[in-house]
Amino acid sequence: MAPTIDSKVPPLHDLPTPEPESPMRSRKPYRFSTLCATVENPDQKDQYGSSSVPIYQSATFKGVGNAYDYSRSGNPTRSHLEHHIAKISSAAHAMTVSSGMAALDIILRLLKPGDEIIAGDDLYGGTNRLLTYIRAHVGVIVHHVDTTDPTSVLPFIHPTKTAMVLLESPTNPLLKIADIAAISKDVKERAPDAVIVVDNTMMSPYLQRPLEHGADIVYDSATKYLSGHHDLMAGVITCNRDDLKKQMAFTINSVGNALAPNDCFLLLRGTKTLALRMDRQQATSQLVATYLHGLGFRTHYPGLPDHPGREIHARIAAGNGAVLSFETGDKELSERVVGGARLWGISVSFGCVNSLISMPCVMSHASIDPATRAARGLPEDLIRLCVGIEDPVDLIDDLEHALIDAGAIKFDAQQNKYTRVVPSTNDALNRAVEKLGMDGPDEHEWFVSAPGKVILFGEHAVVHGATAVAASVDLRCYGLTSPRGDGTLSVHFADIDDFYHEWDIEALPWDAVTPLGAGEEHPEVLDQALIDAISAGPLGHIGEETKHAKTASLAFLYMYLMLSYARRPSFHFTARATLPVGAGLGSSASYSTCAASALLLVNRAIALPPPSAPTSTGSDVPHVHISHQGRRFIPPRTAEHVNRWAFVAEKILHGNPSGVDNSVAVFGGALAYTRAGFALGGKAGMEPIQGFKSLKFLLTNSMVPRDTKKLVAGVGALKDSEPDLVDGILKAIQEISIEARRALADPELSRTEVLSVLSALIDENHRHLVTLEVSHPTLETIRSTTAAAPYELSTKLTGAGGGGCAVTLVPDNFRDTALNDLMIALRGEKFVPYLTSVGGSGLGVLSPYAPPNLGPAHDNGVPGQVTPPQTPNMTPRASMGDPALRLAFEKQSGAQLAQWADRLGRWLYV
Ligand SMILES: Nc1ncnc2c1ncn2[C@@H]1O[C@H](COP(=O)(O)OP(=O)(O)O)[C@@H](O)[C@H]1O
Ligand SMILES: C[C@@](O)(CCOP(=O)(O)O)CC(=O)O
Repeated sequence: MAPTIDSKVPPLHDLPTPEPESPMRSRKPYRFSTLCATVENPDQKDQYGSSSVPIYQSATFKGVGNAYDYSRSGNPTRSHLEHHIAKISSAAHAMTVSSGMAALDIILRLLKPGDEIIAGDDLYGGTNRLLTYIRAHVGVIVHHVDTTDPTSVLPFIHPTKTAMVLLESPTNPLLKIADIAAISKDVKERAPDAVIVVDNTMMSPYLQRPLEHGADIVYDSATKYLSGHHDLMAGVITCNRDDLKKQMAFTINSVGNALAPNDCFLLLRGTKTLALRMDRQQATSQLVATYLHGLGFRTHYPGLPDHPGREIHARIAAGNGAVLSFETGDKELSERVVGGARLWGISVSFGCVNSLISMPCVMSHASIDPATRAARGLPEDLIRLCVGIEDPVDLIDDLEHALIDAGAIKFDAQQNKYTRVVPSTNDALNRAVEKLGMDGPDEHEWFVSAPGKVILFGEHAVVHGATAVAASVDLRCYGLTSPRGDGTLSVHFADIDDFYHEWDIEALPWDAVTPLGAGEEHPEVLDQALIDAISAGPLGHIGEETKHAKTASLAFLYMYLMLSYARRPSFHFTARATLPVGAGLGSSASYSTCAASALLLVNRAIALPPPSAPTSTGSDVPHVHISHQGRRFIPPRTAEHVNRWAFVAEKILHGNPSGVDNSVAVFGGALAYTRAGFALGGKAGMEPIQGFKSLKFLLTNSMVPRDTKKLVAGVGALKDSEPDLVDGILKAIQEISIEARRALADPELSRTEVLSVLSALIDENHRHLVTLEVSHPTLETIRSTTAAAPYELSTKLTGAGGGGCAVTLVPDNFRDTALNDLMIALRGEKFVPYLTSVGGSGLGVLSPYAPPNLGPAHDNGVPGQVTPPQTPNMTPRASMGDPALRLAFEKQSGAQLAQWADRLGRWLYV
């Protein structure tokens, strides 16, 4: 067990020669551990010769014009510490602040709005969070790239705009290596003013000194190895450039986050043993990594012979550090291992003298959503070990006990040693199935669908903060992505003039995109510059005669450019609906939901969870169980993510949507929806409504085309010109929604009473909409036809009005013959009635866990039965990437579409 750093071998880089130089013979520079242990500052001799630096626990210093006046600006204990840190880092300057994140904050304040940063895509979560913040609040543009491949940085370097490059190596917890030297060189050649910043926390100045490899600024969370005892929080910044030091010192003094005297003392004490601790910790890490690797676990540690970045790391660093990670092959198994350890403490952070064990996906990285974790290749079963200074024999023994107790290893009598137990086929199969969602989307045909909606109460008023009562209808939009792989992106909107268009992906206006950081959400406001660039570029030559398809394309391309910035997949997207388009039934929201979910799936920004474990059915093929007929399979968090993007598309299509339509399209069911930030009373958000599903509605399409955007804008204009009138109506509509919900929830009311309350409210709500000037003569005709004897039903416009659809409540005891007659009467007036059920499922995705059943000509599955890949090693893509689905989808007749889609396989719903 030879330590990687041999104390007899001189360190990688020369350190200052001891002063004064002996006149007798020249002296060799002190080695690192000597420098660590020797805290001496010739400029700051202690008056009593104290061997330990005193703590100047004083906020102020008396006198004028002295070296110190106020501890925010300077403190003698801190000066000692900073001198010491600069010395052991071979740096001209060191500054110490209250945490590692505070250090990064100081560094990021070198930037100004419009500057661009290139950063890794596998950064520490806290770094990511701060970058997201400055992106939103400072207007700095952040490009996340895979820094393990230096060439991936090149396309993002701009000679003047690139202001900073932020690197970590090795990364935490996957121990990926970035070639700091090569990247620094490439950046300096192309953008000489860019500042290269390295987070060196995983290595400490003992093992890696990035300033010597081209970095301009290095920072460490000194909470970790530098202090070593998990008894303080601190951050250090080192650099050689005087100008950078001056700017950062100015910010530290201005904001007042310099390290407090007591913590300076503790950190100074900790650094004295840095080399000693690190030698022991990394020597044990090598043993532990070799042990796990030998058992057959996939182990990540740069000291292992098969580590992909090993050579680069060896060139830049002088040791492999004391953090490693390994995979057991099964998340639950990993949880058992972690739970079974005694000596290894379950905790976040690292660098302490005590050994720690954790599962990043459950702990330190749990704030990153599972899809993003998966997209970054962070295995859910990963266990991270942070090795301390305990006896290596005890540490390995404790780990071995935990592995045995968890069932991860067992004794093999033949080989006379412990060997890894490969998780059962079921576990492995689950993982293979899980991977399918993440690994193969480019080659997979994703088929999604989302319902339209009917608003029973509150349309228009919901835009201005009132609550709307709405439910999904059984008419849906369907969206299908099919791989192309030819550098082209294409769309086909079958319902809008059969519009087909394709674009060369590289020719899209990528320059106009401000990519979102990992895990970052789209801002509230659309990026108008991007909309302008798309409208002038890829859509510039599309005429106004196809303006509806043009807007649908705009929404699609906008989301593609934002979501596909890093991957740029080439595929085709077809949208088709059984819903009437532009008739007030939320076709735009169901289209937006399909486009958003399809783009998120293709770009791996969302993933479907694996189905529960397959069980043996006695046949050779195990069957995956999906409960609830596929309902509630898509988790709420994923649904919310889709909903946010569907809302982005709705904003492009509608200008100022309330969000009710897309929320119903995604979540399905019946909802009371109140827009955030506008609420007239009560709280914003959405609540499911019970008692809605059994209601029967007749929808009648007036066949008068209208434009939601214009109608919503018209009500907005009326609100501006006649605020009292409109405010009164908004309040009245809010009361109607409250009353309707109360009636639906009231156990004292009989069914007949509920229906009669709702009918009265329908009439009342319609009258208010007439005052808001959004009715239409045809809607009034539908109202009078349905209200006339013998029908006597209540009807109101639904959606934006101005034409489009009307909704009529049909009581339970309304006879079928009467309904039939009414529909004939409406058809006679050239209207199109639909009987619809409400409250069905929201967003659905055709299960990717079985090939679609395309009928006898494609004998590849049994409808309704989910058949997982037969062995974990099978590449499911092979059976999935068949664009046959596209051909079949496009040729279905409108009348057959819903049934055909249903029979394709198992649909997984929100
Ligand atoms: N199936 C579809 N395919 C493509 N775009 C669609 C589809 N359905 C709706 N859209 C888009 O939404 C617009 C209709 O929005 P809107 O006027 O609000 O009607 P609705 O009341 O049905 O939501 C269309 O002009 C088109 O841009
Ligand atoms: C008028 C409004 O309340 C509903 C619009 O529905 P539709 O687009 O007409 O289906 C607008 C909105 O809520 O965004």
